[in-house]
Amino acid sequence: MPQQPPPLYSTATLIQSCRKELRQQIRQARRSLKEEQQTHYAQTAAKLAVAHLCQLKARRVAVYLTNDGELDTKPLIEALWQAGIEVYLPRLHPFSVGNLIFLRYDKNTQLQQNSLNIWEPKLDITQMILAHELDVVITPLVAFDKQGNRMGMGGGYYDRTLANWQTVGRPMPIGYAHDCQQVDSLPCEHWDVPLPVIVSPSAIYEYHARD
Ligand SMILES: Nc1nc2c(c(=O)[nH]1)N(C=O)[C@@H](CNc1ccc(C(=O)N[C@@H](CCC(=O)O)C(=O)O)cc1)CN2
Ligand SMILES: Nc1ncnc2c1ncn2[C@@H]1O[C@H](COP(=O)(O)OP(=O)(O)OP(=O)(O)O)[C@@H](O)[C@H]1O
Repeated sequence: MPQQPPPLYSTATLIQSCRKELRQQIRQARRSLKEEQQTHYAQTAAKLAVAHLCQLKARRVAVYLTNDGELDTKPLIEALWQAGIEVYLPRLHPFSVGNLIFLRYDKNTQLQQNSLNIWEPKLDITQMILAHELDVVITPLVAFDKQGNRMGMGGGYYDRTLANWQTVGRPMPIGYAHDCQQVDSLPCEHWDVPLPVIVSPSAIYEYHARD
């Protein structure tokens, strides 16, 4: 009997390249949105998100500063400030690679660009909050699917931040994304944290917890 040749690529390698390709396609799609569309979508999504956050009685909410065609969070931040809800922003951890810290964001906060070219607050320990003290983390994503699975930029930052949220009960992640970022089904890894809620400009999607 002739011996079968070994497979050229492992399943893990194929899934990785599939995730990489999908990331590139969706990032390109959201970057291609016109400025008027971005403005309109940001306002519509902000209204939906704030209504939902008020219903949840959220007092402390982490948001992100928009990058790479992401759904713009400016109107959301303005509306949270108006509603008297405390706003926090992520910052790359100063020495623990792959982790985020969260700092209070108000009109006096000084911002700077980090090594990934994303705006973040300057390090000021007096403004820091622990993740479990936040009620909600508005979570950026590259793609989401019909079960609430999320794929991010590939650094694992939010997966690490949210790893314990279900056992601790907080902070609740709420995905925030354009409708064009939705796909049928995502290849998932064991560390991926599914989202219970995703807000887009057209809808609030709620997903039920799975085992
Ligand atoms: N607005 C926003 N902030 C965020 C995230 C996000 O998705 N969106 N993150 C979510 O986790 C974290 C940052 N994660 C990231 C992971 C990888 C790359 C990245 O590979 N970027 C470039 C290269 C950057 C450079 O060196 O210039 C690339 O696209 O190739 C960017 C962000 C924390 N802050
Ligand atoms: N809870 C965790 N603890 C340790 N490593 C983790 C954890 N979650 C993810 N990682 C690591 O982070 C890397 C990137 O993961 P993945 O591609 O799923 O990131 P992502 O969800 O796209 O990124 P992000 O959360 O930053 O938006 C993987 O190699 C994975 O091993």
